[in-house]
Amino acid sequence: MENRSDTSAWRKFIASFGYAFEGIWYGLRTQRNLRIHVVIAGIAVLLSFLLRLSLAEFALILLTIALVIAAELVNTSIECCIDLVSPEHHPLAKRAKDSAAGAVLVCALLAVIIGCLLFGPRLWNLMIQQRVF
Ligand SMILES: Nc1ncnc2c1ncn2[C@@H]1O[C@H](COP(=O)(O)OP(=O)(O)OP(=O)(O)O)[C@@H](O)[C@H]1O
Repeated sequence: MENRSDTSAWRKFIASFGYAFEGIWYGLRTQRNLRIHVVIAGIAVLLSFLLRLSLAEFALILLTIALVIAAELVNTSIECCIDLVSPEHHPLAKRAKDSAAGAVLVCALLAVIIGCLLFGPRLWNLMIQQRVF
């Protein structure tokens, strides 16, 4: 009896990963901004290798990428909830959607600042070495 409930708990645990991936896939299919974030994240990871960022710096880049993508997914979730409970125009629905969008913007701005701080000086040195200027 105990074994059967253990198996069912495992099944639920594994299924929850499936639902989470479904959520990410829905976001990628429907949210243009999320696709843009993913492309920029790919470029940031590539640049991290090319510019030989330290392990701690690379960890910061990964943390920032996760933060922006998670914020975008939460924003998508809030948009879906609002569309469900308030398909009609409502000032509170507007507040909820605008605040969620604001949260994404804050995370994205932080990502830009961290990107500039970590990649900026290295790209600048590289351009000076290559006599771009
Ligand atoms: N039910 C609503 N009531 C009031 N204002 C709304 C409502 N739905 C959307 N809005 C306003 O319109 C803006 C855009 O809403 P929308 O649902 O198109 O989100 P979006 O940010 O364009 O999302 P997506 O990335 O999916 O296109 C919201 O930020 C909000 O200001």
